[in-house]
Amino acid sequence: MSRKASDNVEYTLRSLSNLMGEKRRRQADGAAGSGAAAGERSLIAAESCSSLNSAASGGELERAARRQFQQDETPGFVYVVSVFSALGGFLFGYDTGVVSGALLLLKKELNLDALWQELLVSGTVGAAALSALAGGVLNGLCGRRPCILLASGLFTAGAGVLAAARDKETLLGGRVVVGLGIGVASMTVPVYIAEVAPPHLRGRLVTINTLFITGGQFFASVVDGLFSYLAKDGWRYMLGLSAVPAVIQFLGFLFLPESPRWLIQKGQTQRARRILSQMRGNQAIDEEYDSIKNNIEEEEKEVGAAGPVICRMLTYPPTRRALIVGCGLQMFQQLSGINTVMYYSATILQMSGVEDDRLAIWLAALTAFINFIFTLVGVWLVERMGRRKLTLGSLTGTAVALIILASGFLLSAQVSPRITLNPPDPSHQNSTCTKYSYCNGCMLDPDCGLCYKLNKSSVVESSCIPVDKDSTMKAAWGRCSNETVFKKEDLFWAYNFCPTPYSWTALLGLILYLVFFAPGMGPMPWTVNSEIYPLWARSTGNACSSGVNWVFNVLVSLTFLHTAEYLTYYGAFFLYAGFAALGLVFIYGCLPETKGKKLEEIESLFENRLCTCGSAGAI
Ligand SMILES: O[C@H]1[C@H](O)[C@@H](O)[C@H](O)[C@@H](O)[C@H]1O
Repeated sequence: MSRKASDNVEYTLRSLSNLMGEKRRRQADGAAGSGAAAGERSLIAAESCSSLNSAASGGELERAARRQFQQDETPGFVYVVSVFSALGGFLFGYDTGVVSGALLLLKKELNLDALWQELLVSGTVGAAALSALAGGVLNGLCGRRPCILLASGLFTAGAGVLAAARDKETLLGGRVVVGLGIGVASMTVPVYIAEVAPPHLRGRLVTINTLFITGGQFFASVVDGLFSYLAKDGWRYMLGLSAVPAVIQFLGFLFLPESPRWLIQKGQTQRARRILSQMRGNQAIDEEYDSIKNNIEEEEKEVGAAGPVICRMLTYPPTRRALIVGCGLQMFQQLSGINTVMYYSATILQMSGVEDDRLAIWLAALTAFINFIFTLVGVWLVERMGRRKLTLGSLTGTAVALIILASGFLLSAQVSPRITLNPPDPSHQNSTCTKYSYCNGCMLDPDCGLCYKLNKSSVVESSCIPVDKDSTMKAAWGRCSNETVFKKEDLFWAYNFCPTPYSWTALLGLILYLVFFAPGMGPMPWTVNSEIYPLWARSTGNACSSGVNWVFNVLVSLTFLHTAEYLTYYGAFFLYAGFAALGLVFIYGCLPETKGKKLEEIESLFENRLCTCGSAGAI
């Protein structure tokens, strides 16, 4: 029998014996009171197993299993709870994505220089890194629900401040508040969903959170596109709109329950039982409840409860290994360059011949859409393929796509057109742009762009000119400085790229990158982290790994331009491909398969030496 089929039968048998046990238990409870019920329960379990054995001989087992499966429906409540929590993911995606479009308008209206633009982007990500770390302590002390309420409160407050801001300092304050919300949400939501979900749906439900992140990024790009037509105050709507989902989440969570696992840990067992049965509908909860409770007691005996959690995690080998795997996954997610690729998608698209700037904005929305749709593929695949195969397949494809993307830039650099015209600078400011003889040098200089004409498909009459300070879509002076004029005269302006016949290679690389990254490397680091730590270490483990994600997010985005200057664009993308290859080796060796396992069983996967745990997974 295949492993999958035997897993199914095992699950079916377990649920079947649960259901029979629960029914008889209820009868026994009614007849003999609760003291006798415990003894009765074990008798019944034995009885139901033997009746199952005899049923197995005929086709009865299958019929019974089918009947049981029909009744074993996961109650809609689990989905409602998961979707309300995943609004945190939506806000994470929306608030990190919307800022690029808002900045286009803001920098004109508030005269923002490069430093302030950088502050408004990185302020949020930096605040997210800090609050993800602090979120661990809050989660442990106050529970998941207050943390989600806090995050939605911060999102709402931040959106209000941003929409009403009158100066750049207030804007920065608003962006930091939003960042604090993002950090708390990014570490709490996956943990909360993993703790309420039944084992066979956990991967799928946690992955929905990443689907909401990429959905938020896509929605943000559409909002950016729409409000970019509203030059005055358009940014207020872009930044303020996130208050709507934030308020919905806040109101929803006033009525939604705390994680039953956290409640059991805090000794609030009655409440935990009630919530667990609400989440499991008609299924028996005794087995799950007992296993959570026993697990907590055993862990306390084994690891003790003294000293800071992070120290206990580092000195106890299984949690130390889990932490290395969790943080490694998050680090390699960011080192594969997802945010750079998304951010530079407009440039890559322009390289491939998209000349119109508005069109480029909408095509960037298309990029975000591909990221979103292929995350949906991940939601579909995660319980079929398992986390390990999905992550390995995804990262292999990502590495190959990065090589294609880099080759696109390399080919463009190698056949880089010659600069044939050197018009005198009317501003007499002697920019560096005039010193380049090939487009490649001009492209790598952030202050310059190429103005050219096309004769059939070859570049003619090309000049390297300083870029306009307000818009990278035109030159500071000369033939390409007035967009309507240069379009009428069949002139073209290339900023950040060189027009060559090989530009489509980069476009192909971009599309392949998203198709491979989005189903696996995008969501799996979040999903796996939500499941690999035992309860006592879960908040801290997720806080650390989310912190690593945000720190590497800032590092990669901040260093991209410098990396491109030193290594050129293709060098930067080859570097990311190298990181992706390293990530492959790490994941191949160290990531065990967690699919279908109860959260309480996962710790045992990390009992062997690190990087032998990968062999526990099936590949
Ligand atoms: O999992 C998410 C997702 O892949 C997003 O598209 C990306 O922007 C985030 O950095 C990442 O953590």
